[in-house]
Amino acid sequence: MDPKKWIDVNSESFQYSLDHFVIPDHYEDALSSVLIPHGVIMDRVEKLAKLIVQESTGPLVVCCVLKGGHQFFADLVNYIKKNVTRGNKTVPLSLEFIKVKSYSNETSGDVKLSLTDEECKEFSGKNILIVEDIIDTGKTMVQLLAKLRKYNPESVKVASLLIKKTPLSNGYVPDYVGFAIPNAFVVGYALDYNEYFRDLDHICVINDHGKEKYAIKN
Ligand SMILES: O=P(O)(O)OC[C@H]1O[C@H](OP(=O)(O)OP(=O)(O)O)[C@H](O)[C@@H]1O
Ligand code: HPA
Repeated sequence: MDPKKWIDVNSESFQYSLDHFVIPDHYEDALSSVLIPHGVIMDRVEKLAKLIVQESTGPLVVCCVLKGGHQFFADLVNYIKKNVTRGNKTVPLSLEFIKVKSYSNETSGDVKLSLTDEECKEFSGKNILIVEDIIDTGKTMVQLLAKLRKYNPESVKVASLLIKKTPLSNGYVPDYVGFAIPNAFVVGYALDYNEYFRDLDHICVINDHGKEKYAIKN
């Protein structure tokens, strides 16, 4: 996707005070600001769904990258279904789930793909749409795509809700992007820090106290 079409979230204009939104009490002390309110996320997901329907050429296998991608996936699929039933176009969907894990605290280690040969064979000859919550370094997506392409899908596109503007990026850019975000660790809308914060609706920036409170200590 052409970067001109992303919403560029910058730290100066987009850091809303926590006081302006409803934040679960158990997370108040661990967050510094709301970066993207839930309502804005939903409006953007609706637009991405519309673009995906407009640009798709046949049945789609929509593939959720667990765990962080599950909320974006659920909302995106709902909006795609609404677009389809509005009569603009028929895009039959089937749904697949892949589990990938690499992060502990705020750093990534080896990318662990839980994907068997049997599961990969399902993708052969199909149009795949991979749905991910965030492209940070890009390492996870580059490895996942390399594995899927070995099984000769007809096409593979990637929708990521977020892309992080980080010097650690490997340069990978998805086909559909919701928001480009500053180089900060974000949580909420299913994005986690050591499995916490997935139950927070807004996308927020975690603070130093939160990183310490929920850290995995080796
Ligand atoms: O671009 P990268 O630097 O590779 O980071 C992006 C990946 O990191 C997160 O997954 P994580 O390992 O935290 O697993 P999770 O989805 O279960 O939270 C996220 O969901 C992406 O898959
Ligand atoms: O900023 C992030 N937040 C949550 N999970 C992530 N995985 C990579 N980057 C992030």
